[in-house]
Amino acid sequence: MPKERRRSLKEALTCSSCSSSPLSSGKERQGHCSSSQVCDEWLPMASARPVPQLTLTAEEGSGARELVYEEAEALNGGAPLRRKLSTSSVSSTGSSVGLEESEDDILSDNETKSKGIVTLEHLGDGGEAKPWWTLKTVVHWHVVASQRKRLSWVQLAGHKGSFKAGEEGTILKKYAENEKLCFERLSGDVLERFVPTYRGTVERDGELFLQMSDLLTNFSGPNVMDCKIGVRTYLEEELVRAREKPKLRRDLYNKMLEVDSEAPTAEEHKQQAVTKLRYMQWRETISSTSTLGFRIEGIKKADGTCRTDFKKTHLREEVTQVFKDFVSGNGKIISSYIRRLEDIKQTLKASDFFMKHEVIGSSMLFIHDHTERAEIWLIDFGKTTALPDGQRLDHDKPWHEGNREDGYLWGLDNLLHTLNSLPAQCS
Ligand SMILES: Nc1ncnc2c1ncn2[C@@H]1O[C@H](COP(=O)(O)OP(=O)(O)OP(=O)(O)O)[C@@H](O)[C@H]1O
Ligand SMILES: O=P(O)(O)O[C@@H]1[C@H](O)[C@H](O)[C@@H](OP(=O)(O)O)[C@H](OP(=O)(O)O)[C@H]1O
Repeated sequence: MPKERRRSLKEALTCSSCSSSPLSSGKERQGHCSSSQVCDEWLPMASARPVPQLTLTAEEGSGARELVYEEAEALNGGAPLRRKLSTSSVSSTGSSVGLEESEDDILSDNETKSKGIVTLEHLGDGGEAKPWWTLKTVVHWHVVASQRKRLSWVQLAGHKGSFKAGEEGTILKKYAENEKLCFERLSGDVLERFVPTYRGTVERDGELFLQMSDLLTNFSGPNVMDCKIGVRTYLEEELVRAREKPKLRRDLYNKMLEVDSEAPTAEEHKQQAVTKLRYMQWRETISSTSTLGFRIEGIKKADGTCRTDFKKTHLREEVTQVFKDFVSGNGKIISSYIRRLEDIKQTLKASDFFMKHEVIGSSMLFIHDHTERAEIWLIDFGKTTALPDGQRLDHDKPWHEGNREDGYLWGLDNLLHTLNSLPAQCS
């Protein structure tokens, strides 16, 4: 999501007076679990009760104190604690002020992308004043017994610190005007049943968030896959901006090098930086975005493994193999996903919202668990933009600058094709 769309209340209040280094990172991305590895932070979604043993890290210089579980519950408004919380979230929050200060400038090469299992900070409710340590501190607990359902959380894409724990069954995503408008417009649209339930905006600790349902809540040890849909990942307006005011970014050059040291041109090597547009277009061509109209961003499996190393997964056969592994060859889950995708496709075609929006950078979140429950949800509307009055999109026509086509339905058809090719292989 572009930074200018992420303006938080805090930023709105502070950015006019703050100063930033042109080399400071625009966003941090969170990575507990990189590439392909076992996420030992993932805890089974079994019914469980936290041990009354919580370490509370106090503000620097203030000394630490320990909280018992009941105290922590009390801080949680008496509600049962349900998430593991971590200091990493605090630092994420701390980074938010700098989010949009230097988006397209040359940035540092901080790792800022989320790569799997995250622990969400549970923020104060913004209402009554809380003791200093409730606002600044973080709680850790361990799950041992089986009385209370506890959910961990998975963030397979997006920016570090974008999400916080919300009320029971909800998450908070950093406020973005554009995404809020989309949720509002989706209200009453036929597509509404495929998107997280939107609960409005909330302010926490001076920051504004969108509150929405946590799609993982009703699953037990979910397998999760994020697929970014569409043939293009940047808005036409970004294209125009990049042409008019090209800006170089060192962090994207470094990300490029990590994947392929020969990808940058001689000129780019010399300046050790690339424009965001160049990076995004390159990403599209090395992944399956250009060829299939969707790409796999990340997968977290119930066995605790997560992978976000799909940048170069672009051949149909490679993508199919990843899907096959994701569903562990389970024909029933594949059939459920196919039915759900067909349903989504028919609904998209009937949707007024879909017809009138350029849908860029949006994902489908695939979720299933050992009960063979399988769902697909539409998420991330940060770059979904209303068309001028009277304009309509087909979503399956080739894109050329000006027509704003996004290839969403083409990507969906390719997804269906991929899933339909599985049962035979999986039998
Ligand atoms: N409502 C939800 N319920 C459960 N998980 C979610 C939900 N929304 C997002 N996620 C998780 O968070 C990840 C990132 O979400 P999203 O794409 O909305 O973030 P973002 O910061 O806008 O990403 P980007 O920067 O790529 O646009 C998803 O891959 C998914 O794992
Ligand atoms: O997946 P990658 O290779 O890590 O690349 C990122 C990805 O394309 C994001 O979609 C994009 O954010 P937006 O969708 O918000 O533009 C981000 O731009 P950013 O670095 O400006 O946040 C890129 O760095």
